[in-house]
Amino acid sequence: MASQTTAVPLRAGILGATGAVGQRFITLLADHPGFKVQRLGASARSAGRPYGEAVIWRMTTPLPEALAAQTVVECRPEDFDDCDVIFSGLDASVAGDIELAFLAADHCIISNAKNHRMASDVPLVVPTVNAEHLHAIPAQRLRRGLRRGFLVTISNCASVGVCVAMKALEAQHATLGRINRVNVVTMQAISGAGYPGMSAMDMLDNVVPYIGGEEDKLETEPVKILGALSEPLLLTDLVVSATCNRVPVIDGHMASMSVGFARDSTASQLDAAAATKVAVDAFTNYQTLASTDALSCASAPRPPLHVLSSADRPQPRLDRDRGNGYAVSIGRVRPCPLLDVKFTVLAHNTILGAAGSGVLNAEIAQAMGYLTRREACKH
Ligand SMILES: NC(=O)C1=CN([C@@H]2O[C@H](COP(=O)(O)OP(=O)(O)OC[C@H]3O[C@@H](n4cnc5c(N)ncnc54)[C@H](OP(=O)(O)O)[C@@H]3O)[C@@H](O)[C@H]2O)C=CC1
Ligand SMILES: N[C@@H](CC(=O)OP(=O)(O)O)C(=O)O
Repeated sequence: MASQTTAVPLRAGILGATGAVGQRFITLLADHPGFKVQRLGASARSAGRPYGEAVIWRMTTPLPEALAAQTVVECRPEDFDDCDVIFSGLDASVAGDIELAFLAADHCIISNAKNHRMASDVPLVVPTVNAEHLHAIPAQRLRRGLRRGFLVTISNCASVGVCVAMKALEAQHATLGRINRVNVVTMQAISGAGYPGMSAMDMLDNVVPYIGGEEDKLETEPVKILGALSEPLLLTDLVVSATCNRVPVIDGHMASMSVGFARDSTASQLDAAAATKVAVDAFTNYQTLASTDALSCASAPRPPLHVLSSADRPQPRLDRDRGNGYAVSIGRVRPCPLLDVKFTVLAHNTILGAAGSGVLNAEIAQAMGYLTRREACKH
């Protein structure tokens, strides 16, 4: 496998560059050794204006000067012909059609939007969970008549931490049994709703027990992410019950999870304390392809999962930036009287939950040989 860092960085286009996810892409790519921001796309409202004027910059690091001066373009494939990879942070109301137009023009697209996540030939990849699903790219190219392009999607931001935890437990399935039931209650940050998102009057001194469409995604996406790679991508027998809440936190989605293992497995032989100990070991020892030296991905978190022993952790403000926002934190691992084991998980929703997964997926796709310079692909 090739190293992801090339002498000449790959040129990146960002669709939805003015949004919460688009801004995060810009910060993550600012000093990236393997990618350079080439083109910034947004709606007709922003197009034609310098990015620094079109955007309401909400990142805590300064907007790079060269990008502030760059003119925003509309999201048309022909305006991105000099880009090797396209990162999409488009609003879901327009992402579906725009991304298909880019795919038809043989672009390599990595999307945060929900529109194509469940299509059978589209990999839905949490890079620290199921990077091997990127090997579905050749079948997708064949099916869609693409030469170098592909469409890869990133999961819902609340699903990432949940999936990392489940994948770690699955690594111990010979002892614990297969996960077959999960109850998850999320506490999701305000930035998940984009900028400006919900009003301060709605969010301060409050918790909102509803996020439109979120519970459906949390109940379906992990089933695909944890499924086996095949054509089409196979689903597992997992059942997830989700309840989603919006809480007054800026960044960092937290989730309380209870997990049950298949009754006919060896897990039923373990008492609750023993199963909990195996779960802690599984979390502590979790390794992922992206974090191995074999791929040498610049953004891969090492370790990908932090197990916190303090009784009051993880907390969004204190723990969301672990691994530069690419690592997941888990704490309060304990027996569950209803299912088997319960715990609390935290992931940064706009880094591992969105733009960061986009960047890391691109690094992995490049290391696997699926993402190359546009002119390097001989037709
Ligand atoms: N925020 C998060 O934590 C996560 C978000 N996502 C997903 O990522 C995507 C972006 O989310 P987020 O950044 O929060 O959203 P924002 O609302 O903050 O940004 C949306 C972006 O889409 C652009 N846009 C809107 N309409 C058009 C159009 N007709 N043509 C071209 N561009 C358009 C906007 O440009 P303009 O400024 O010109 O209007 C803006 O750049 C969404 O699909 C979201 O569901 C996924 C995971 C997590
Ligand atoms: N709905 C998520 C963010 C998001 O946009 O997710 P998705 O891309 O799955 O629609 C949140 O509010 O936190």
